[in-house]
Amino acid sequence: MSALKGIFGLSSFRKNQLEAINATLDGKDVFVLMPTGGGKSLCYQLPATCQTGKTQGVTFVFSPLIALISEQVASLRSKQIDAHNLGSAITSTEDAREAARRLRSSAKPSIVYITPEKLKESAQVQEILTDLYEAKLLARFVIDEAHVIASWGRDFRDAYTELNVLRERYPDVPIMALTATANQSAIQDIINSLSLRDPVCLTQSFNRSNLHYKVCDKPSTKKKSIEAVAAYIRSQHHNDTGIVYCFSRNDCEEVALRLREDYNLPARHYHAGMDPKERELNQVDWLNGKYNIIVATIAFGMGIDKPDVRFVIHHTMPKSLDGFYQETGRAGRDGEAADCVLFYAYKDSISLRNMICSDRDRDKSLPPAEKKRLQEELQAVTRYCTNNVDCRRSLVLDHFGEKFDPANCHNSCDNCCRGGVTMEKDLTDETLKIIALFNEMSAITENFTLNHFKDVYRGRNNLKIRDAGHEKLKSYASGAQLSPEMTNRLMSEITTLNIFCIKRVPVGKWTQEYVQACLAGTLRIILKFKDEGPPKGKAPAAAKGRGSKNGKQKAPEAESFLSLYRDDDGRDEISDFDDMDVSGFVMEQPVTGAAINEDLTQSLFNELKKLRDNVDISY
Ligand SMILES: Nc1ncnc2c1ncn2[C@@H]1O[C@H](COP(=O)(O)OP(=O)(O)OP(=O)(O)O)[C@@H](O)[C@H]1O
Repeated sequence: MSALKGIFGLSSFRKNQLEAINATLDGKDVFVLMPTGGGKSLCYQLPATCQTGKTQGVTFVFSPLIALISEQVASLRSKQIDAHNLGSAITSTEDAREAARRLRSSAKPSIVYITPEKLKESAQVQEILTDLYEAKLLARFVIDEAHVIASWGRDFRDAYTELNVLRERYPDVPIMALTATANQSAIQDIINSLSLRDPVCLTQSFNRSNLHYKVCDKPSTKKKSIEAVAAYIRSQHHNDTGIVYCFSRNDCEEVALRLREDYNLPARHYHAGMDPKERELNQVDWLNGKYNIIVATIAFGMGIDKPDVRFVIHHTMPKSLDGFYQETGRAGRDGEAADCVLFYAYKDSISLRNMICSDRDRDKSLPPAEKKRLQEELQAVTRYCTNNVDCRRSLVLDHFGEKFDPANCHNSCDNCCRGGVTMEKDLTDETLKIIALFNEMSAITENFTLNHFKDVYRGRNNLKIRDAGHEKLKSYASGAQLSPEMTNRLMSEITTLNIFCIKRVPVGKWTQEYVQACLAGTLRIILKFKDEGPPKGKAPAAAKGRGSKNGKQKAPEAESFLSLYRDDDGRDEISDFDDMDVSGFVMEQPVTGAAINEDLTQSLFNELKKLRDNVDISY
C-alpha cells in the first residue's frame, strides 16, 4: 500500500490488482485478464519495486513493441523506478548496452523490458539470464500482451510462442501473463504454451461500462463523411480530447486537414508512413494537449495511455471486433464516461473485403485459411455494424465468449436506447427468391448494380428496368412486400454470408459496383427487426455536454444506408485504401454470374430448401 501511494501516487487498488501482486510476490504463476485500461501494468510494476517477495531480484517484462517499451520505461523512471530497456532484436541502443552493463554489475535494475525476439536471438541476453538465475536474482518473468502467444496469421510472432523456454531453462522463476483480449481457448493456449504451474487466474468482465457505443450511417462521399465527423465533434465534444481512426494513411492526412481547415478543429494526423520525427511530434503534442484530436491509423493504439480521451470515432469501420475493442479501449481510461462512435458504410465493408482477397501489397499470397479467418473477422464486425437491434455491449462481449445481460447496459448504446419490440423474421424464403431473381437477371444481363437489383426485387417500374426487360422476369417484384429497411438488411446479410458479392470495377474516376453470385448457402436467414416504439433513452453521448456550448445533441449528418445506392449506376469515389497501414491481402477471383452453372445453382437451391430446417443460424 505504501508503494501504491508513495511511488505510483494512487490511492486504492482496482479490481484484481492486489490479488495479482500478492500472488506473484508469493512466488506463484499468475494469469491476468483485464479489460483495456484496467490497470495491468501496476500488477507487475509494483512488485518489481518490492524486495519482500519469495523471489528477489530483477523483474523481466516481455513486451511486443519497442515504442511501448520506451514509453513504459520513461514513465517508470519519472517515478524514480530503476527501469531499463534491453531493446529489440534489431536495435542495439546505448540504452540497451547500459541495461546489459547494469545487469552484470552489482547495482542491478529493478525492472527490465525486452522484446521476445531479443531473448530468442541474443546469446548475450541468454547468458545474462542464466547468470542471474544461478545467483537467484530473477524475481519474475512477465509476459505482457500475452494473447500474441495464441494469435496466428498476421499477428503471429514466432518468438512469442518460443517463450516456453523460460520455464524450461529457469524453472524456479514465477511467471505472470497478462492480456486484455483472450477467450477461454486462448487463455488455455497461453497457460499451456508458457507451462504455467497451477496459475492463479484473475479474470474479469471485458465490459467497459464507462464507454458508450453507437453506430452511425456514414455518408456516401468523403466530404460529407468528414462533415459528419466534424458535426459530431463540435456538437458533442467541443474542446475534448479524442481519436479519429481511419483505415488509410491518405484518409488520415485528409481528414485531419479538413477538420483543421474547414471546421477549425485542432486535429493532427498519425500513421506508420510518416517521417518518424513528425509522427513523434504529433503524438507528443496530442499527449500534452497541444492538439485535442489525433486522426490515426491502427498504428496508433496499443500502449496509448492518455487518461482523458473522451471520444473514439471510427471514420472507417475496423477490420475485426478485436481491433474495435483495442481501439475503443483507448477511450475513458480515467474511468469517466466516453463515447465510441463508428461510422459505417456498406461500401467500406466491400472495400475491406476486396482487400482481404487482393494480392496487392503482398509479396506472396496468404494461405487460404488465413484469408478465411480475416474474412470471418470482417463478417463479425460487419454484423456488429448492421445490427440495429441487439445491445452493442453484448455483441462485443459475446465475441470474447462473455455472456452479458443487456439489462446491465443501462441504455448506454444506441440499440438499447431505441424503443420498440424486437421481432425475429425467418427470411429464408425471401433469400431463395432473391437467388432465383439473380439467376433470371444474370441469364439476360451481364452486369447490374445492387441498386438496380433491389429495384427489380421490390417491383419498381423505371426506364432502366423496362429497357433491360427485367419487369418481364418471373421473379420480378418477388420482394414487393418487404420494407426498404428489411430489403437492405437482407441484401447486406446475403453479401456478408458470401452468397452474393459486389464486384467493384474502376471506370475512369468512378467505380461501378455490380452484384455477383459467390455461392448459394444452406442456411436459414433469420434477422431481428425492431418494431419502432417510443425511444427508451437518449442516444448515447456519454460525455455529452462536456465542452458542448448548449449541451444539445445534434445528430451527426448521416445518410441512410439506402442512399449509398441512390446513384443508380453504383458510382462512388474510388476508395483509396491502397495505402493502408496493414500489410497485404489476397484477392479471390469472384465467380461471375454468367459463369455459374445453372444446374449447379438449381441443385444448391434444392439443397438450401432441403437443409433449411436442419441448420439454424440466427443473427
Ligand atoms: N489503482 C489504480 N487507480 C487509479 N488509476 C489506475 C490504477 N491502476 C492503473 N491506473 C491507471 O489506469 C490507466 C490504465 O492502466 P494501464 O496502462 O496499466 O492499463 P492496461 O490494463 O495495460 O490497458 P491496455 O491493455 O489498454 O493497455 C493508467 O493511466 C493508470 O495510471
